[in-house]
Amino acid sequence: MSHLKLPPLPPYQKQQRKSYAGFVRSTSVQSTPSPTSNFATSFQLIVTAPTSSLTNTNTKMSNDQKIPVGFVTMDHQVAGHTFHVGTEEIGMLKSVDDGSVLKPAGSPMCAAREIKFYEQLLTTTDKDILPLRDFIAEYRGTQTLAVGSKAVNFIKLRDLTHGISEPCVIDIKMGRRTWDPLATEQKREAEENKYVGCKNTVGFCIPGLQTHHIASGTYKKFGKEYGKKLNQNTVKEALRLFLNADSGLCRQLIMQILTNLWAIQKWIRTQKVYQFYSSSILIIYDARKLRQILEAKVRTPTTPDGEIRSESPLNSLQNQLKPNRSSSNSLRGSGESLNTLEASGSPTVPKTVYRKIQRSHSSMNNYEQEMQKMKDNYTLMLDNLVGVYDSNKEWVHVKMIDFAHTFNNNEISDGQPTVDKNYLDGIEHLVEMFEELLKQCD
Ligand SMILES: Nc1ncnc2c1ncn2[C@@H]1O[C@H](COP(=O)(O)OP(=O)(O)OP(=O)(O)O)[C@@H](O)[C@H]1O
Ligand SMILES: O=P(O)(O)O[C@@H]1[C@H](O)[C@H](O)[C@@H](OP(=O)(O)O)[C@H](OP(=O)(O)O)[C@H]1O
Repeated sequence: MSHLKLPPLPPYQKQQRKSYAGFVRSTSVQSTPSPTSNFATSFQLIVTAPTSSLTNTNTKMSNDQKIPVGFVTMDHQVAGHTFHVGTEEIGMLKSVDDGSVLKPAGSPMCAAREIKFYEQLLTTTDKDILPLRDFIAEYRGTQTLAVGSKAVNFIKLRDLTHGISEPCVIDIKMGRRTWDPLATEQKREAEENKYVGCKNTVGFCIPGLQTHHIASGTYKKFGKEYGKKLNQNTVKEALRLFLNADSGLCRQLIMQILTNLWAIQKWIRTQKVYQFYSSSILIIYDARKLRQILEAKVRTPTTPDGEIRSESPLNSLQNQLKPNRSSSNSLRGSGESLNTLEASGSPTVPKTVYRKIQRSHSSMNNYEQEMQKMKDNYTLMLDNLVGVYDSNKEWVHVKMIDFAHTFNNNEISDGQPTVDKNYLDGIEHLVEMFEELLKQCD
């Protein structure tokens, strides 16, 4: 598990994180613990692995990570809290068979607040709140798992990376102010001193992002240290990085992101029910689909002898290395014919890609990278052939996440409720930046 939040903890945080072990579990979406209730008593322990006590569950854990069978660590988490089990630092988990993520519930206060938020949203009939349901990842209740020797409480949500082949993920924390009304002076000060270059100028910050970099075929991850150095100019570069702009800005992608952001922005402009402190917008898209779109965009008709003319990022490699006709029927030298694939007229068949795999290692300087690109191109070709990306498949998600510090206005103010100007300022800037990027699309 990558260290998303590294120790040592400041004194005021220590107690909160220790409390992980004190939780036991809720399983039902009906239970609605109040923020002031003794949270632990509202949970019942249910151990997923069939063991009689928590202390012996290690034998039922998969690998050495002490994670119960049926769950794995969430590879595509880019920010957020972790908890410790022995020397292991563990963050979100993923359920292997139902497309859910399990977010460690956090301190009792935060957990209760976040659960209350989700459960209120499930049952509300308030027309001012209802639109919010479309802006969040589906809430699937809570669950306690025995992780190592600890009972850890989780909030279960739809996994927004589920079904996405090459997830690009960005966590954008909204608002200049990221501390809530109950924050201690220390907490307030700590929050005020981080991500300042971004928060104080554009009203949001980026605690983490990952991109599946199309040009190199590798994942690139940027954590909070990267985010903390960003300012109002460099943050735009971070968005470009996330969007794989070096392979071409994609109007379709940016439009999908903007459509979602506009909807959230419109609602935030008028809603007076909530104050969302330290809440994020999570944007996820599939780089594999993006590659397909970019490739289709630059594709030109083939020459009479079947060569592809265009200079797309994907086939520039092919053009550099002219096909060796004598080996063109062989895939990975196995004798498996690709003639049928070529004959099918699929516009994105990377004709020379499979041939190049036969080149000798010693002749390649950047062999690994090019191998990866070839694999990617091959996958893309197969996707096209089997129609993996039909027009209905969702490949972009934009959702509001993290409601651990979300307050109902009536809980924190005696006066007239107001719009959440803190969040609004952030989303207005964010929308502007994506609109600028849209203008840059050709
Ligand atoms: N529904 C989801 N599907 C997929 N990934 C998710 C989902 N919700 C959260 N994540 C991942 O987990 C990360 C952390 O989520 P979240 O902000 O809710 O956690 P947190 O521990 O409350 O964070 P913080 O440090 O801001 O308090 C996100 O950046 C994202 O990578
Ligand atoms: O990015 P960093 O440097 O890791 O800083 C963390 C970040 O600000 C989190 O949003 C915050 O959680 P909350 O949003 O829940 O406050 C956490 O506070 P915490 O350690 O007090 O939980 C900070 O440590």
